[in-house]
Amino acid sequence: MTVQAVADDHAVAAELAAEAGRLLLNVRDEVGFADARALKDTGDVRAHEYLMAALAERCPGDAVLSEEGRSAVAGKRAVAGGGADRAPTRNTADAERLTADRVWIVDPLDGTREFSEEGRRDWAVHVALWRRDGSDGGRLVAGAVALPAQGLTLRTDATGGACLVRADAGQPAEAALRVPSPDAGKLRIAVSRTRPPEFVRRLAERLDLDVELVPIGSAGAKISAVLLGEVDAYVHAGGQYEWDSAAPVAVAVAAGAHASRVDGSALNYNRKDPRLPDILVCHPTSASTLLTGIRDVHDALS
Ligand SMILES: Nc1ncnc2c1ncn2[C@@H]1O[C@H](COP(=O)(O)O)[C@@H](OP(=O)(O)O)[C@H]1O
Ligand SMILES: [Mg+2]
Repeated sequence: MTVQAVADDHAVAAELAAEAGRLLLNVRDEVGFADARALKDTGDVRAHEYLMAALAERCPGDAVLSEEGRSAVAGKRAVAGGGADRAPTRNTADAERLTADRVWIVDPLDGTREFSEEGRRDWAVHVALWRRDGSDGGRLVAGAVALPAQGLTLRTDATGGACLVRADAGQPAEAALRVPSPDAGKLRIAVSRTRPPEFVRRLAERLDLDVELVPIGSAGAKISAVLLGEVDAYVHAGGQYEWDSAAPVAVAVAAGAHASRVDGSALNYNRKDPRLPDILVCHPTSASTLLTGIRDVHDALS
């Protein structure tokens, strides 16, 4: 049996991501850019606390896995700038999350570094819903990525597709979102600004295409750039977690994109170990070229 998200789950993901995004814009105004550490911590913790409270109210009984709700984080950091000297709300305990039917996987602030840099627009809020789909696994069924500084939210919808919400001109306007195909002979590949994997440079040299590497912060902003046609692919390896990709992958798949590990295997979520260190997102017509190129680079290095 395949379990779908109900219509409301898509709306909840989009509303919560957009609202956390508005809150983060206010945090930037309130804290300013002079102390980057204070701005990052305040943003991380305020967005996390908002999402935990909103999910508890809107979806009581659902489990939550948030970047900021890990015990290592929740145990050590007081609520930055909020006046309350207490640790952030913790995630659902692993034993409960791993047997739950519904798990929200959220990154309250993806691209924390870029959030703390004045003028940068490449940071995001991620809200995804994973649902159990049989006894031994499940899948992402809804997701939203807010790009608050760009006035955009990319989200799944109840038809099984994706849409783009523009909130910059009064009432939000929605349009269908489909991943565009790349121009013939060219490929723009988004990479991390601060941790671009070395093998992507080798991949660029090896492909028989005019390749441009485009540094962008935040996994959500990079995958959104693929869906918006600003780049053609996102390739990453060397480390990442489920919350960094769950919501953008939910939207990307609904928008017709290819999303997998760099060896072509499936991206699986709600695992005991939330590490999900590598990812490829692109138009389906580029997938085999990129997967073959990545394999060749890997073989040449080993
Ligand atoms: N090697 C690595 N190990 C762990 N996390 C990584 C990583 N490279 C990127 N990430 C995470 O992936 C997100 C996007 O990174 P980047 O902008 O460099 O592409 C960031 O999330 P956060 O900003 O939520 O911490 C970052 O922490
Ligand atoms: Mg992240």
